[in-house]
This record gives sequence, C-alpha cells and structure tokens, in this order.
Amino acid sequence: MLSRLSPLAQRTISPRLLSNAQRTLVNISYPSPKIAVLELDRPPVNSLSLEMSAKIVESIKEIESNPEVQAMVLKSSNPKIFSAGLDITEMNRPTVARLEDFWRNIQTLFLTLYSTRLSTIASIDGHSPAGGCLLAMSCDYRIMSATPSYKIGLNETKLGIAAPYWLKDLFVTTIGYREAEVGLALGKLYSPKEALEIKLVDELVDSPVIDVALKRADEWASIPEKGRVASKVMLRGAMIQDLEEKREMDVGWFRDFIMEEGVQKGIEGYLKNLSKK
Ligand SMILES: CCCCCCCCCCCC/C=C/CC(=O)SCCNC(=O)CCNC(=O)[C@H](O)C(C)(C)COP(=O)(O)OP(=O)(O)OC[C@H]1O[C@@H](n2cnc3c(N)ncnc32)[C@H](O)[C@@H]1OP(=O)(O)O
Repeated sequence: MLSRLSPLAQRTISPRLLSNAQRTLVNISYPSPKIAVLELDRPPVNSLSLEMSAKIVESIKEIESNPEVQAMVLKSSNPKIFSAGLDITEMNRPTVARLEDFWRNIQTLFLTLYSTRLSTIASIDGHSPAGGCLLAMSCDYRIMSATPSYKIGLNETKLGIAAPYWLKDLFVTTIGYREAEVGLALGKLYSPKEALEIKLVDELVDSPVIDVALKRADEWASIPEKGRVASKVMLRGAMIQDLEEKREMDVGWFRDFIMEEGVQKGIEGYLKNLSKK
C-alpha cells in the first residue's frame, strides 16, 4: 500500500511506478463550474476491469450530484489510447461469480453513462476498440483525433465472441443497420476518417482533442437542462428500459457464452498474441 511507504518515498515515487491497486483509476477535474472532466487512468490501456467500471460509475454519480454541473468530458490519461475495451483477463478462465459480477458492472456502466442527465462529450485521443467504442457511443457527442493510425469500432468477432444485444442496438442506433451489420460481422476497426464518414464520430480534429471537447462541452452546457434532458430521455429511454428488464437474462447469456470451452480457447489465444506483439 502506498500509505505504508515513508513520506519521502511517497513524494518522490514516479506515478508510472504506481500499480493499478494504488491508483484512483479515474481523475475528476472542473475546468469551470458547469463542466467536469472525467479522465480514465488505468495503465497500460484503460481496459475495463470490474473495479474500473465501478469507479467510473461512482465518479459519474459524484459529478451528477452537483446540480451546477451540466456537461462532462470523458478523456484518457494515455496519449494514444482512449480505452482498449473490456479487460480481457476478466473473461479468461474466470470464476462464475466474478464473471457475473463483472458483467453486471459493465451493464451498470453503460446504463449510467448512456442515461446521465449530464451532456457527455467523448474526447477520443487514441485507439478505441470494442468496450472503448461502447464508452464513446454512450456519450452524446464524439470528437476524435484525426491521427490516421488510430482505430475505433467493435472487433468482438475477431476474438471469437459477439457483442451483447444491447451493444449491437447501440451500434445500429449510432451508424445505421447495414453499416452495423457489416461492421459487426467483420469485427471492423475504422480509421478516424472512416468513422466520421459513417457518423461513428461527430468531428475530427488535428489540434489537441481536449481543447475542442471543452469548447463543445461549453456549448452543450449552455442549453437549458429540462428540455435537453427530456429530449435525451425520449431518444434513449426505450433502450435503457429494455436492458433494465433483461439484465439477468443478459448476465446468463454472457456467462454461458464466455464459459464455453471453445470461447475460452479463443480468448486465451487472443491474449497470448496481444502480449507477444
Ligand atoms: C442468444 C445468444 C446470445 C449470445 C450472447 C453473447 C454475449 C457475449 C457477450 C460477450 C461480450 C464481449 C464484449 C467484449 C467487448 C470488449 O471490449 S472485448 C476487448 C476487446 N479489446 C481489444 O481487442 C483491444 C486489444 N488491445 C489492442 O488492440 C491494443 O492493446 C491497443 C491497440 C489498444 C494498444 O496497443 P499498444 O499500445 O501496442 O499496447 P499493447 O502492447 O497491445 O498492450 C499493452 C498491454 O496491455 C494488454 N492489453 C491490451 N488490451 C487489453 C485488454 N482489452 N484487456 C486486457 N489487457 C489488454 C496487452 O496484453 C499488453 O500486456 P503486456 O504488457 O504484454 O502484459
């Protein structure tokens, strides 16, 4: 524990050496009274473990609890990765209890971010595959760096798994049925330019993404809250209610799918290739 180190060591230890157990996982700041910035900070790739998802949810609730705050920018502390999506190690030979708990936390993360009264702006300055794309699509507005090497999309089929039905619905809602059908089947990761073309992101920028994200947050924060939130509920309410009603069924699908031996072998192989790179 960090608290067991001497005060000198605590002051001089490099943040890079902190283990994730010692990190806060997310950082919250308030550049102005109406705007919060929620920064994902789980090295090396901001993958979504059970604890990380729970922490993001807790942070959104903390931000929401201040009635003055109207908009939230979601960004990453990593200069080239927004989020690598679900922590794949959570799905690799898990216990059933942990796996089910992990999935309930992922559902809660989606439901909380997608339904928050806050206007949410994703500042995507880096790769954003799978669960990273889920985070971005759950926001109200997406701004991505134009850096051509970055990728965003739902690549689940490449791991031998499928996106859950509600993530498929979110994808269809965002980019339309046909594009989603092809993108999901091929596990397609889009360049920023392609992502803009299919409206997976709303804007590309060459300048620091966060500068533009803060400007957009200012614009969204200036809209009167009541009407803005009522519109959001009208557009998003049905999907939220649907998952609320099917949560335990979805946990069962996820558990049964992930625990299959063939799926486990696929996940194992994918993880080996990732760390061999
Ligand atoms: C009726 C029937 C219904 C059926 C229902 C089925 C329901 C099933 C539901 C299943 C749902 C599953 C949903 C999944 C969504 C996901 O999010 S899955 C995760 C997908 N993510 C990825 O594939 C990303 C993988 N990572 C990368 O591509 C790269 O890491 C990167 C481009 C993000 C960054 O590249 P780079 O900077 O070169 O870093 P690396 O060297 O690759 O990685 C550093 C380090 O991190 C580890 N790592 C990377 N990603 C993850 C991850 N997602 N989880 C855990 N760990 C990760 C990587 O292994 C490296 O580790 P080492 O340093 O080698 O130890």
